[in-house]
Amino acid sequence: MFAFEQEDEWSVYLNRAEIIFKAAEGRKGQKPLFKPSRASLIYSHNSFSSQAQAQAAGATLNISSNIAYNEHPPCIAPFDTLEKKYLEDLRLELAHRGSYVILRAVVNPDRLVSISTIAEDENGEVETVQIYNQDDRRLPVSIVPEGQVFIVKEPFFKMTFGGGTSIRVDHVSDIIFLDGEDERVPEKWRPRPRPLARRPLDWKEDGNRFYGRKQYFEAAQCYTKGLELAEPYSEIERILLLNRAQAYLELGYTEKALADADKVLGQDPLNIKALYRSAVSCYEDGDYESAKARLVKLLKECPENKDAKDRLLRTFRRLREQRSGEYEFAKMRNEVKEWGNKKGNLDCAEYVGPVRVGHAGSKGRGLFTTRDVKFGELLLCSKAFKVCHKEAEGARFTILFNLKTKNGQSGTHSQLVQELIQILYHNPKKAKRFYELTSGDYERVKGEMVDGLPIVDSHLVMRIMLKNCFGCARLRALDDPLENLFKDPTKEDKIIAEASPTGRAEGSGIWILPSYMNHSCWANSVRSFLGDLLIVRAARDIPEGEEITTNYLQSESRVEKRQKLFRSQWAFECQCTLCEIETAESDEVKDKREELVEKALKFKVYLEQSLTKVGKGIEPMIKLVKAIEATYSTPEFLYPRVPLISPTHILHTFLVRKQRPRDVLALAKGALNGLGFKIQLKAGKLVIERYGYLHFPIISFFVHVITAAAISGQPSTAMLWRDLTINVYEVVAGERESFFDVYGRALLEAGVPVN
Ligand SMILES: C[S@@+](CC[C@H](N)C(=O)[O-])C[C@H]1O[C@@H](n2cnc3c(N)ncnc32)[C@H](O)[C@@H]1O
Repeated sequence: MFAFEQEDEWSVYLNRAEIIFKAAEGRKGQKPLFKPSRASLIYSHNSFSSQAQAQAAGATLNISSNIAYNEHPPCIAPFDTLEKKYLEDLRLELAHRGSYVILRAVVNPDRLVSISTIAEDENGEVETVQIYNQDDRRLPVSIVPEGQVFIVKEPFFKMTFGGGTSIRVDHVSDIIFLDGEDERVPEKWRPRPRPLARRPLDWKEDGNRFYGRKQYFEAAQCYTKGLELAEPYSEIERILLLNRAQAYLELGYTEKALADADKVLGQDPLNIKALYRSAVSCYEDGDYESAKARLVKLLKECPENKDAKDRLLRTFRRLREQRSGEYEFAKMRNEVKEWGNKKGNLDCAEYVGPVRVGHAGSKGRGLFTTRDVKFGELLLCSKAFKVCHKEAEGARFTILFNLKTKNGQSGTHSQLVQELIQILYHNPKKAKRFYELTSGDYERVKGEMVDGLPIVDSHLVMRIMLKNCFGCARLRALDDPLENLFKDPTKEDKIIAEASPTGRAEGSGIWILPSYMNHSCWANSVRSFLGDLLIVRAARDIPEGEEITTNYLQSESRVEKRQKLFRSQWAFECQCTLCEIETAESDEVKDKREELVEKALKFKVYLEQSLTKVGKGIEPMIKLVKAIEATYSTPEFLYPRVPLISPTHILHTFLVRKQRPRDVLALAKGALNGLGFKIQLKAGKLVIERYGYLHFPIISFFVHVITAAAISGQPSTAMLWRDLTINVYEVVAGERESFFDVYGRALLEAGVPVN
């Protein structure tokens, strides 16, 4: 990983990386020309450690070198079948199939994206080792302290960005950390004097000490050691299993926790702690029926157990959410607000509405409705398989760049890959749902387990992540577009916009069922986020059996640009109505439109400056918007005028600020028509007769109509639009409860009641 402060460092970095990777390709299979001495390697490791820490602390943005430039699959061969090699046998840019090296760390490690250390082999040769994708919650020194012996299976030896060499361990299943007692540790590295023999009880006490200090990995490791020595079916075995189950729960290893608790229940079916811990494991995995059964059993034995009663109550609520899709959104939203910059997950269930996965022809699988669905209906409320919010403390915000495809992804993606790998490694049953997601043309290795442990292919995880992840914010509805319009992009924003297909800096996550939705530029559903929930609602009436689509990009740019991104990022060509009609338009029309839109967007600066003066620049802006409209020859209900969204938004915001409500009223209604909406007054209510193009910024068009009607003395019109807007808001924000939170101030100022 490389951190940078200046924008131009970005291209310098990429050019340099490209040169180095090309040079490395040319040296494939060769021995390194130069090997630094042990002393100089250790010296530069130690000085880099302090530099890296300083740099990481001061950096605004990081480029992750988790670059898929050389994908080598993980080792699937059992350890017994591998042949021992030494450092001098390694050749550049190769994964040494059928071999392993055994090494000992000679320094304490440091960490940027990977954990980096210097290790020696039995001949005293030394090499840098970069260990990727270990759990971020652990201190590197607790994973590979000086003196730690470890095996790297099928080591991948490579040139580094700095021009040196290193063994790069991408796959967690390729590294085995050995303790001193392991018979694979060479005799000369065995601890002397030998440690005193220990009893299971000693390990239990050590484990409890670690647990008390919240060092759950270390605690679980101690309990495991104790269990290796404990008599089967003994009391100490039971205690160690129960303690380890609790440590696993803290770590999120729910499957392992359940296995330990169930083992105790196998010997002692009414063990209270085992029943409770197994129920919590089931609850955390969303298996609320099993959680309920276990808690009911527990409460029969122990009716006054408060924890069990509370948990059972929560379980009933989850079961209701799961069945009905009824959530306490206002409460949940407040909870998310209170997270501040802490990590968090909402305590709620997943709702799967009237949807199913089915075949979508050449698009692969897709999501379909199982019955007729009305505008605004909740289709899905999906819990994240894993999400990394950029708002959370410790978020690693990077640009992930693939030098082969020249694709960039800005956000928390590299952190997401690393955290996914840990989940997959420790929860193999849960992992199955993730592995069912598409990975494009990536060739998967055969085999799920080796030496009793799951095989996790980091490159596969990266590919699945890139194809299926959603960019997200914790509370989209807080980003009031009216408020944010005149904020200048920061330097970071500009770099991100240049490097990333969406042009946005975002958190990212994986949601399993929503991943089956295919793209349409004019989608029939809208997705939104609340904490770790992804909410999908119908953006129009959808008949039974129709495919549910989502807009991957929500881009206002022209068809050729969108298609380029679809090809490079997701390997498809979009054939939606919008793309078809726009492709058929002449280049001349599209060039003209693009030019006018660019002009209008630049006008923002001028308008902003003239805000303090008497509303000058406004007439030319109105003319520009009209000129963009005039480039269309197809009716708006066939072809919504998406490139008009931002210019219109700017114009309206300006008009609102200039107190020209009548203009806004007429223009905003016209803009909604331009996006394909047909809104009619029927029996004293406004109804949407035709659904147009819908996503979050469009809400401000509706809000402009409300405020403009109120300011120009039409309170009943304002109220009608207010009620309609709340319904539309629910679709784009996922819930209606926050509407007044976001727009209340603007409405009150215009004199619109907000209850
Ligand atoms: C997130 S997945 C969607 C589910 C996927 N169809 C599957 O079978 O698992 C994204 C992939 O779906 C396909 N896809 C999505 N939208 C498409 C579209 N409009 N046309 C063709 N293929 C599409 C592309 O292969 C893309 O890489």
